Amino acid sequence: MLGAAPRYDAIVVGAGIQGSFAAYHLAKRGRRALLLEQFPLPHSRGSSHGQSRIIRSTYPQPHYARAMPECYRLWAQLEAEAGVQLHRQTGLLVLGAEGSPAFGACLQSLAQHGVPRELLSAQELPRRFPGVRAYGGETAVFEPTAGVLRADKALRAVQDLFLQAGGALRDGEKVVAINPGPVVTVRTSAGVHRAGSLVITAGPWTNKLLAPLGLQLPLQPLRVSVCYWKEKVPGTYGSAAGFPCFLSLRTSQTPHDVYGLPASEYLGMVKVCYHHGCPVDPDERDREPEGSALPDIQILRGFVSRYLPGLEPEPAVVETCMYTITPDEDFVLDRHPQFSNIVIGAGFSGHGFKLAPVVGKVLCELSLGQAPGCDMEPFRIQRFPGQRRAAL
Ligand SMILES: Cc1cc2nc3c(=O)[nH]c(=O)nc-3n(C[C@H](O)[C@H](O)[C@H](O)COP(=O)(O)OP(=O)(O)OC[C@H]3O[C@@H](n4cnc5c(N)ncnc54)[C@H](O)[C@@H]3O)c2cc1C
Ligand SMILES: O=C(O)[C@@H]1CCCCN1
Repeated sequence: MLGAAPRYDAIVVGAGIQGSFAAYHLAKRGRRALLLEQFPLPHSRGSSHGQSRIIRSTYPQPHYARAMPECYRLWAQLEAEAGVQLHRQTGLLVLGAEGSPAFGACLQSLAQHGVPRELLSAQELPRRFPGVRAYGGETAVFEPTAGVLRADKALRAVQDLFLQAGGALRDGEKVVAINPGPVVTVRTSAGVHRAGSLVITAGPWTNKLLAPLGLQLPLQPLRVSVCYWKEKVPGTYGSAAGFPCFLSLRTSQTPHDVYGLPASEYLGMVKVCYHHGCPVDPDERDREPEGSALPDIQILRGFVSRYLPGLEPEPAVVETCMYTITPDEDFVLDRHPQFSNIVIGAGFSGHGFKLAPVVGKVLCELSLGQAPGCDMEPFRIQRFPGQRRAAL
């Protein structure tokens, strides 16, 4: 088979939300694209499963805030193409200590990007949102245009539209070896595929695929608890009652942000989670972390009892998801330093879902040898000095 013409213009490894969007953009541009997924779809073993994700413009980092108008436009386009409602506007409440740098950066970004917003003092907050108490005297800003993405429906819609645009999707097919070159050869559990370029969007498994390609990135997979808390009075924390998404910025008692979404997945239960988790090997995700109690759940119990007095302070449902975090929590969107037709999209650090339409577009452009229209500096591999390994 040596020298055989590649059947595909591009192969995308990993059918989470990022790989699915990259494949969708490739197929929409008329490219022959193959999307490979190790597990039978749909699955709940990565980072893109579950019913809900927050979409917001409140972003202290300007490179994400700038991308949000295009994200909203592309999500709306996807909804129109798929004929499915994927976005529900609920608003987002951000709680932070007055004068704290993190809260100040959010306010500044909202003002700079002309995002509608409403400032609320600690006293005003419970009048406007009766379920929430500013226990530590925090102030709040409300972003009314933020909301919830229906994550599992969105993932399905992108994959369906990719197939309709002529793409090929093979699930239950794990990539086991990558042979770089002008034509990239990919060996899987079921066969061999060739393409002019390769996009690696393997979530927490990314470094496992990169190791034989002489590259290890500072990506830390984390096992994250997704907790649902029961309302004391049914209906008080639903979006019909005007309860929004919220994001409570880190404090000395909660060293990472706490966030929540109005009740929707389970009747009468609100999703409230800690924006952190335990380091994990993604293939060992279900092994119990060391130590008897999960510190994240302890922190959440305290938060719920202090800030959300209308919820039972014990999680009624706990599920699992994974983050892949980078040291600066910025994404990696770049070409392999040695093989320019291998493109990497990784390290979405627990905030990548809302940005996936633009991430997929950038990965598609990189794999076509084009320069993306946005500033790529925050996403470059070079920002991590000394991460490359001479394993080849
Ligand atoms: C609890 C939780 C809450 C979150 N909340 C938000 C939020 O509110 N808003 C937001 O914007 N984002 C949020 N995120 C982040 C967002 O969900 C992730 O950034 C996003 O899903 C990452 O997608 P991905 O495609 O990179 O990874 P994944 O979904 O993990 O996809 C990678 C895929 O690659 C496949 N794969 C790996 N190795 C191979 C191989 N060798 N061969 C074939 N396939 C392979 C995997 O099976 C997997 O399906 C949250 C994440 C979690 C876990
Ligand atoms: O991306 C988001 O909007 C949320 C913020 C809180 C942590 C989880 N991700």
